[in-house]
Amino acid sequence: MCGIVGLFLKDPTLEPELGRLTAAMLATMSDRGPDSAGFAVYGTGEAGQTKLTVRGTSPLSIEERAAEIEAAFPGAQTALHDTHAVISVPEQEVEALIKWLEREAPETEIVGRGARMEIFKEVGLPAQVAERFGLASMRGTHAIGHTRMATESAVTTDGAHPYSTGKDQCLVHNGSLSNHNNLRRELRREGLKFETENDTEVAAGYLTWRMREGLSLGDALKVSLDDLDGFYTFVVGTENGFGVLRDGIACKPAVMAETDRYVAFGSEYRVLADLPGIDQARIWEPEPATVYFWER
Ligand SMILES: NC(=O)CC[C@H](N)C(=O)O
Repeated sequence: MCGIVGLFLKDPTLEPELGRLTAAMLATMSDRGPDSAGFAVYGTGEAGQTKLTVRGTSPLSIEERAAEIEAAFPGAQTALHDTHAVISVPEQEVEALIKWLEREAPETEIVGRGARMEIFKEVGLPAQVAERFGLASMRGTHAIGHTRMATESAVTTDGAHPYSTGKDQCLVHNGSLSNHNNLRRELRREGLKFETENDTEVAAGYLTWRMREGLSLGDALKVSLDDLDGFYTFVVGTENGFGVLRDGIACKPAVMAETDRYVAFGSEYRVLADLPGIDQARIWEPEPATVYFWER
């Protein structure tokens, strides 16, 4: 199981609606993934600023950390969302902030980093997770969401998707990988760090590593077809793009819709049923072993 939803807007007039539409899509996928849920939203960015999404252990602890960060980094602005804080800092201060978090706030986890991407994830029913973070009122150009029914690792917040694969990049996964233990060992030798026993975290690390070696995201996804064993539908986000890849057998359900206003992805058709103008959309099942990518 596991449910994936994705919405990539072409029409800027829909941007204020992004969170509301995504929250409804995510709630529709509750029965495919009642364990935990998460989403990445690509909202506004400011030139020269980087956003870190930092997860704390409770709303109170992250609020205290946010106040300390604002005191230690006068250029930082923080926005609190339940257990997460989005911290926007001038690019030249990012590395110092990361070191500060490692040293002063070891209980925190950086779940995402980029100019526009914010990532939120927690254990719980998808509608409750969306509500806690205030997804319905978020605006942006695209969003990717996931509802998890754990197969490969415990039901923890670290095991929830999306996983970040690099700046402004994230991955969600429906399926299970059979060679993730070997791959994790190899990637650790290449210097990558993993927090969980989760297979999707390994897929994210694999893509990060391939891109570090110089491949584009599209090419990294293509070669993943040779290196990742098992079943998977991946949906990936980048600062300006949105991609989909299914393994060569493609037994996990997936459906896509495209109109002049958006491209949408759902693990099942019912995710798409309430989108505006869906009756006029081109609807299709993505082909196996084929990389789909949209950019704006
Ligand atoms: N049911 C799924 O698709 C699970 C995805 C992934 N294997 C996980 O455990 O997180």
